[in-house]
Amino acid sequence: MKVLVTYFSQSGNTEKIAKAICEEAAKTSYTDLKKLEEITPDMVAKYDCIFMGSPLHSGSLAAPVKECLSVLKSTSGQQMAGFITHMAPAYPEQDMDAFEEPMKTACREKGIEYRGCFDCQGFLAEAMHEPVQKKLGIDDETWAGMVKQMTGRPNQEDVDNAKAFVSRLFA
Ligand SMILES: Cc1cc2nc3c(=O)[nH]c(=O)nc-3n(C[C@H](O)[C@H](O)[C@H](O)COP(=O)(O)O)c2cc1C
Repeated sequence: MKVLVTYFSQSGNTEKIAKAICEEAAKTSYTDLKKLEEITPDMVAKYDCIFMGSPLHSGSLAAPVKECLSVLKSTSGQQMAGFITHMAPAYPEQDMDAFEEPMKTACREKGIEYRGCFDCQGFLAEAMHEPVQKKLGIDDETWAGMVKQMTGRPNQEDVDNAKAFVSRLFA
């Protein structure tokens, strides 16, 4: 089986999870790790399983990831799983379902089997703290608690959980 782990990442969180997924998948399969900017639909069509990674941007997959999903080729027998990082500690399942929808839709339309999605928290880039705190109207004390809570994420536990997600898929 040929596996592709591809991701969009601006501040390294999704990339960290991508590397963990790649490391785990490589134990059993030929695995390539590529930034989203490096891939083309023709390249993606050559893999049996694709892990597609995205940060959450304004309650949705990042725009370049959605764009990439929309141009994927129909490839029989292919599988896809997602991975998402987000600053919020945890989202209810219902919200996660909505975030995954572009991946599910692309898979439905292109005949790809969708295998589910891993998600974990990722530290919001420092430069975004002030605008996000202001936009969400969060007081300083609550915001300080949120920053403390997301500091260091994704952490080793997140990395281990991402690897466990892969080994479950390949079991
Ligand atoms: C423009 C922008 C919008 C974001 N919107 C959300 C959001 O709606 N919900 C959330 O939990 N995190 C949001 N975040 C935080 C990122 O999803 C989170 O920090 C992620 O781990 C960043 O991944 P990266 O380092 O791979 O880019 C946003 C970050 C940016 C830059």
